Amino acid sequence: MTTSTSTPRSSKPKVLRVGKIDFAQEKWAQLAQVAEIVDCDSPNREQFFEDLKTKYSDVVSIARTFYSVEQTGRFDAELVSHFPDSVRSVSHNGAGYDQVDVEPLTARGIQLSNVTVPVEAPTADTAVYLLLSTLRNFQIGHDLAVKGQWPTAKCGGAALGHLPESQTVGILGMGGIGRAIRDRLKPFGFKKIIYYNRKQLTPELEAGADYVSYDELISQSDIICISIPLNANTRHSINKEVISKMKDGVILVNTARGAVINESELLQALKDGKIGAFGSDVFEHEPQVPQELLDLPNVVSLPHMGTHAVEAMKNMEEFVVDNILQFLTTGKVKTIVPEQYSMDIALEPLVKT
Ligand SMILES: NC(=O)c1ccc[n+]([C@@H]2O[C@H](COP(=O)([O-])OP(=O)(O)OC[C@H]3O[C@@H](n4cnc5c(N)ncnc54)[C@H](O)[C@@H]3O)[C@@H](O)[C@H]2O)c1
Repeated sequence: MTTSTSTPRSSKPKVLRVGKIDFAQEKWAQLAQVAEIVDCDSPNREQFFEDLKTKYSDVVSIARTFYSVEQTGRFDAELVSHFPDSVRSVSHNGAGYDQVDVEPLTARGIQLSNVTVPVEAPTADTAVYLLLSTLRNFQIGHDLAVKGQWPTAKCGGAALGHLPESQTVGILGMGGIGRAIRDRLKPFGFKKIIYYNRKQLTPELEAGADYVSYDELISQSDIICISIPLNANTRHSINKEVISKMKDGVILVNTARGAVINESELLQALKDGKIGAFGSDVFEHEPQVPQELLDLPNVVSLPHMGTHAVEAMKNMEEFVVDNILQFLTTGKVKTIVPEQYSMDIALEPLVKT
């Protein structure tokens, strides 16, 4: 009789980690007590497809980061078709999951989770910064000061801005971030805060913002804050035709995704003066952004810094692990994406608590 000296295969469910972890090492160590963590070292998409057949052939959950798209490409139908049958959940580290196609996952009964609460405050702070800067021409003043052209009447300063008391703010997309924007704007004393959402919220969730139709929001707002997800329905939904219905001199603030706006038509409207100012954290083809757009004095731009803070990054990374832990222990991820709310999920927990 021979005795085997080889290490026994782990009986723990396997979790594939795609992309780098910077802050949540402790939380991942907690997950490692109940799951085997496999780091994705596939250098490119083609090799990833190969590795899914071999060394990742029995993973049950996949965690992915926003920047891992540079390694594997989008999680689209082609990529999902290479998943082994063992995959039951994908946890994306971000609120916006436009890098992942939901439909092919749903077709295979694979749950998709995103990051919700941890992004709301930091992204809403970013929207408020962009809004105040565009409303008061702060960046124009800053740029003049840096150039040594202190903005007095004598040397020609920034045009006068406006105060909140005269301004109606329209929030397009009243989800977690939209509501956090509203909460931050209320103390400033805006004339009115209106919103449009796929569904009207309950009065408790509306918390003083008035629900209006899409057309009303577009035509009545002095400032429009965009906080809707990017998907096939919303791509280029802010276009020439919609812009033409906005107030002359309207301010647009975008912390959602660049491609919600048709960027070339936006540029033209900014040059024509139809749009008074644009404050944006996101651009259609980022990191490629037309220099002409960035150079306009009435454009305040940030290179996608909505959650660019140590605490936000840590909270987001930990939230991904929470989703995986909940999936393993209950059979259901913690924050399934809205498209899958009605998906039939009847999975046995893979880990006993
Ligand atoms: N700039 C950043 O760093 C950053 C950070 C986090 C999120 N985001 C972006 O912000 C978006 C919103 O995030 P969230 O956490 O508020 O998401 P959320 O799902 O909580 O809210 C989105 C809201 O938009 C509504 N909606 C969807 N489609 C709509 C449509 N066509 N018209 C009107 N309303 C519509 C939904 O009903 C929902 O209430 C994300 O999808 C993401 O792309 C950007």
